[in-house]
Amino acid sequence: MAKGLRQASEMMRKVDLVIEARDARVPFSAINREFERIIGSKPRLIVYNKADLIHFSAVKKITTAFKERLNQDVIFMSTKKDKHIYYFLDTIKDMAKTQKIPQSNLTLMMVGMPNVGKSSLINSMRALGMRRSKALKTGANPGVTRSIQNRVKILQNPETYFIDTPGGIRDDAADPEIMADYLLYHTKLKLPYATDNILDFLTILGKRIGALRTGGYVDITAAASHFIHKYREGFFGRILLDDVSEEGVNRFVEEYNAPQSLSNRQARMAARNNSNSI
Ligand SMILES: Nc1nc2c(ncn2[C@@H]2O[C@H](COP(=O)(O)OP(=O)(O)OP(=O)(O)O)[C@@H](O)[C@H]2O)c(=O)[nH]1
Repeated sequence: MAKGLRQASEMMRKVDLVIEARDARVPFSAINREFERIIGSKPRLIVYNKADLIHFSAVKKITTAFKERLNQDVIFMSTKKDKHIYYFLDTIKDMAKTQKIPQSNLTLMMVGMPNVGKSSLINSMRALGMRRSKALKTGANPGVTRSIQNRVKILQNPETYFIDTPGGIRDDAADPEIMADYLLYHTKLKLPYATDNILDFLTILGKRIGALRTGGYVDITAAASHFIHKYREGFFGRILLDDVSEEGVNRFVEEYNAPQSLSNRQARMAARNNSNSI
């Protein structure tokens, strides 16, 4: 993660407009404030992808919360819908005009957590913008967008390029069983067997999918990874994991506006500055 963020930060100088991609199913809890620090004062467009996996009524609530409470414009889309991609391309063109970005050689950068659909977004934009085929590999497993890729042209007029970046947390950063427990709790899945105990659930699931170790023991981690994978693919249908009620929005805004704790690097720099000034 740190390496990806550092690379993104170094490339920021060459970038005219940053697209911050987020997952519509976790509109509040998956915001990575580190991206904001890196983006700084560059023009930014926040896009919530996978909007097809939440209900439209939630889209309105979230958009209103961001506009009215944080004065931020966010757009929702799905890479599976061509009309969303066209709208997105138009929004980029409009932003370039209003931000007075030179209209030739427009350079965009996409940042976002793993698996939010960054590569899919770029591929769809390129496919429709240039009427060309796939440029970047996509996948249901996070981490496919691993290294800084070459520029990808997505529009001829104005000539527009994307620099694709990593900047995500690998899956192994989070314990699959803890993630699965969180998902099971929030998704309130209607399970064919009565349990809300994560271990019972994963044991039954592991047996069903044949995730067994020698001796016939269920591989709980493999079962948890399978469950998370299915969730990412949208297998459980439309699921919003954050609370977007009035109280939920209030809590989110309060946390968002609270002073940010320093990153390790910033803390080291602050300590060094303090010791220099003594
Ligand atoms: N339902 C749905 N799935 C999507 C959408 N966009 C992308 N996906 C799926 O999400 C998964 C991840 O997409 P990628 O484009 O590889 O995501 P990424 O952000 O580039 O992933 P990393 O390489 O991990 O950084 C794939 O299985 C896509 O098919 C969308 O709008 N709706």
